[in-house]
Amino acid sequence: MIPNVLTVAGSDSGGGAGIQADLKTMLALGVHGMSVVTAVTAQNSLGVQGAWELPVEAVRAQYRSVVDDIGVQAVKTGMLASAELVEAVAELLAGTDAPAVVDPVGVSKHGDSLLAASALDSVRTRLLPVATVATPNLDEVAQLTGVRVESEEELRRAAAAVLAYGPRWVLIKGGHLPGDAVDLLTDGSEEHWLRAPRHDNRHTHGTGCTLASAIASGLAKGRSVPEAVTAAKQYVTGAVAAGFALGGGIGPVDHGWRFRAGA
Ligand SMILES: Nc1ncnc2c1ncn2[C@@H]1O[C@H](COP(=O)(O)OP(=O)(O)O)[C@@H](O)[C@H]1O
Ligand SMILES: Cc1ncc(COP(=O)(O)O)c(N)n1
Repeated sequence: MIPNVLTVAGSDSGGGAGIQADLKTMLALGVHGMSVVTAVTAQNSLGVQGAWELPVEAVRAQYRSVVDDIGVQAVKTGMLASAELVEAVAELLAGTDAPAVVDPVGVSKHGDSLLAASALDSVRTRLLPVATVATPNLDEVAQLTGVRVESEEELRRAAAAVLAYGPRWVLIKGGHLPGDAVDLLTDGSEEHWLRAPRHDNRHTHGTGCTLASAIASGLAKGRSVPEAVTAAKQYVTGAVAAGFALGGGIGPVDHGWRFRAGA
């Protein structure tokens, strides 16, 4: 049986991040991908030119359509735009018997805001507590907890600050630090350091979405959180290495790198 994975996220018209990255990742990793669109962005390699959120009833209806008939073995969340959508999605996740990977998307690579400042408190108190794994990057850690990470050793402090909000596991992504691309996965008792060589490639649009969807795909296949995160890190590292130029700015990671490598 092919496991079903649902992404609840925003659309990226440029195809590199958001729903589009999530569904490509799911195809590449052999699961059936499904989507609940929360917002539509007009976006390309240069930035986000516009964003429109969907009404909360439209988000709830999409979710119910998928979960009530088809069923899900894992859910991933990305751009949720507003406090109202964050709270509605948190409530839907709480009523779903499947692991949830929460990527608390705050700001795009170009610095465009994808989450209202007024939604941060709902992310802390409603969304993070229902996450099986939360995957903030360093900017999101700073926004949510006030902890600023400038070195690998400080990843531990960041992880503790996010875990205090109640996710079972946290993966702090150190992709924005200099040196190796090091992430820290912990549940407060076990620690797993995931280290990969930094690829000197500016075409990294979609890294966070791709990693979170790959984790959800692994969980849907029945892997443990550390196994799913380890496999997801290998997949995103290959996708960054194969990232390619598109448009005049930051191109996407290559979701199909394993097909192209013939592996
Ligand atoms: N240049 C790079 N080379 C290799 N891995 C990278 C690079 N940039 C980011 N990563 C990895 O990609 C994943 C996503 O991290 P990050 O870019 O920090 O997230 P986000 O897209 O949410 O900002 C992490 O596993 C990170 O270590
Ligand atoms: C609709 C949407 N969702 C998420 C991101 C973040 O992208 P990244 O994975 O590069 O942090 C984005 N740029 N657009």
